[in-house]
Amino acid sequence: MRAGGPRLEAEGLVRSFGAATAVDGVDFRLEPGQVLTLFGPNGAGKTTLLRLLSGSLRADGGTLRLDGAPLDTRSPEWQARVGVLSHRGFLYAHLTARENLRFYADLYGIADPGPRIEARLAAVGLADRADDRVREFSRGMAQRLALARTLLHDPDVVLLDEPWTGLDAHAAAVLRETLEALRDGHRTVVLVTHNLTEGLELADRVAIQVGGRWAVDLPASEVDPQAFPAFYRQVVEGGSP
Ligand SMILES: Nc1ncnc2c1ncn2[C@@H]1O[C@H](COP(=O)(O)OP(=O)(O)OP(=O)(O)O)[C@@H](O)[C@H]1O
Repeated sequence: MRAGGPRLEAEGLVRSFGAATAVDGVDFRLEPGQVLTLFGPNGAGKTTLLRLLSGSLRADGGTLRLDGAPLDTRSPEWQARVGVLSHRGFLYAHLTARENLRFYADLYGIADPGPRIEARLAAVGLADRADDRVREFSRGMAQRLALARTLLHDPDVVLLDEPWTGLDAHAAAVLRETLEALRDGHRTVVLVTHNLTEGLELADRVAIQVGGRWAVDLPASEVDPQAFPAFYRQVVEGGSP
């Protein structure tokens, strides 16, 4: 892994579904090792933007660059570097927790994955459920396993879409510790969340997407946490920040 993590840049990203433009000309520059938290109302196009970054969706226009070079999000090199936690989970219901991680370890070509799998299961508090099938899991347990899967191959770009979904207080605390551990300066992270407090605390940069566009893009150091909920509401309701 390169010291400092990758620099990720977007210019004029656009993606429409029929007549609706979900992502409408997004530009950003995410410095190596930064955590960007992206807020925005339902339907603002945040998930669509993450999907453009992860490669699960193609942009209609615009460019992405990784460390200054054009980024092909479909390339195996990118897929090996990016970890994605999304609503979909990407888990196999008929496999056990351990078998799921084993499957992904094989997919990523991880040598001798056993110890890493056990460590990830323990880190998300699923060591004692490792042999249970995912179809028997609660939503929160599946979310924990999805987090373990996301980080299994030690990605240096991490994309997280509403990672708190379905988590109880203990699991939320585990998630927070996990996300804090990702702030090691070697990873570049995009976190999409509706959780203003947690999202702000973890961020180096803060953006607010409204109607497919970035209405706000600020260093987190310039955001007053006390004033942020009112500021956010004003931005979303269309007032000038
Ligand atoms: N696969 C799709 N087909 C058609 N329309 C889509 C598709 N994915 C997203 N959209 C539309 O694009 C817009 C943005 O959706 P998106 O899921 O990106 O928003 P979001 O900001 O992540 O919302 P939320 O906070 O509710 O998760 C919405 O109008 C949605 O209906």
